[in-house]
Amino acid sequence: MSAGGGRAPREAGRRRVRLLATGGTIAGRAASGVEPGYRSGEVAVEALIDAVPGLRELAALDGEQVAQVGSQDMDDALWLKLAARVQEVFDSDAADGVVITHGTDTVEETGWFLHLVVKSDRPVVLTGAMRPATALSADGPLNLYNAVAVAADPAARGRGAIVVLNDDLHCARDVTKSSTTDVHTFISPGPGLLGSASYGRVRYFRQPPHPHTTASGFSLDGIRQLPRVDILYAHAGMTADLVRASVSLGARGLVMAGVGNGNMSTAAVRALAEAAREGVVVVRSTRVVSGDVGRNIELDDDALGLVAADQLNPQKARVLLQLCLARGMERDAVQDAFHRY
Ligand SMILES: NC(=O)CC[C@H](N)C(=O)O
Repeated sequence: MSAGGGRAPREAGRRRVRLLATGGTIAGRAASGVEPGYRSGEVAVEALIDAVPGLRELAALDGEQVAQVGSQDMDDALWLKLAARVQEVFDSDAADGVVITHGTDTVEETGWFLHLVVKSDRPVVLTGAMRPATALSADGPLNLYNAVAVAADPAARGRGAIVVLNDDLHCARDVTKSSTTDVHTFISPGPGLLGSASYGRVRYFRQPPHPHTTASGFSLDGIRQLPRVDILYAHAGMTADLVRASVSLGARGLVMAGVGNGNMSTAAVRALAEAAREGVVVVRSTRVVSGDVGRNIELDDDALGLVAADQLNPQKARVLLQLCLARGMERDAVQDAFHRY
């Protein structure tokens, strides 16, 4: 193992897995095993690996600290850095798969970004923990064990970015965090699980049907930064104020976390239609945890110039819209992308 990104030795028949650590609760430290308060991202990647018995028997491992943050501090720049690192690791044939340790708050967004931009069939696996490394019954070690098993598994190739926690494998497109504290926090509403892992024995239930990685039309090529896209949360009595504020602050895209099937107050609808006329791309998603947002259901998207998010929740819709806008796509092409991806 080398902390500086050196290569794990190639041994006949042994898979090589690179761990890219970014922080989160899996690397969190508390004052005691039963202390609810803790600090994310304190334990270094070497210590994470050493804490898991048998991990090095699964694959030839090396580790690299890419960041050390709570994932509430993940941002566009870190996504671009992480994605570029994953791409370099694969392009230089330094590993057969990568495992990214990550905070659980935004792992669904990072995973989705990688699912769309990484150009490789090799497994990109993201994992984390709900309990800090120092907790009683910490969940991180087994999550990491299962994540390395998936990254080292030839059958994981071609399935895009996979989020592994609590014995479940989720497609990065579908997964979302559903509980603030429960170890069984991740769910994939609608499409369901991608597979399962039991002490490193991995099974797959399905292939992700939507284009990703090598089949995706998105990549890092020419992208130095991502355009500003804001998410606005709809509620009873919503006014137009925040829509107007976002537009005047320079948002190039807006995602509505709408009520129900992507609805919002009449005042908000009017402001969004005005924003769309000014060239801002507006996507209607929903604050509801499951179900699609379809076109022209209660609102006339055609007349208002709006895009329906289809199956993507607001935070996933934001990532896709950023990538679409970075490629210069206009409204109709953006709607096609939301149906396709
Ligand atoms: N369970 C967690 O990982 C949450 C810790 C922290 N907020 C993060 O996302 O990194």
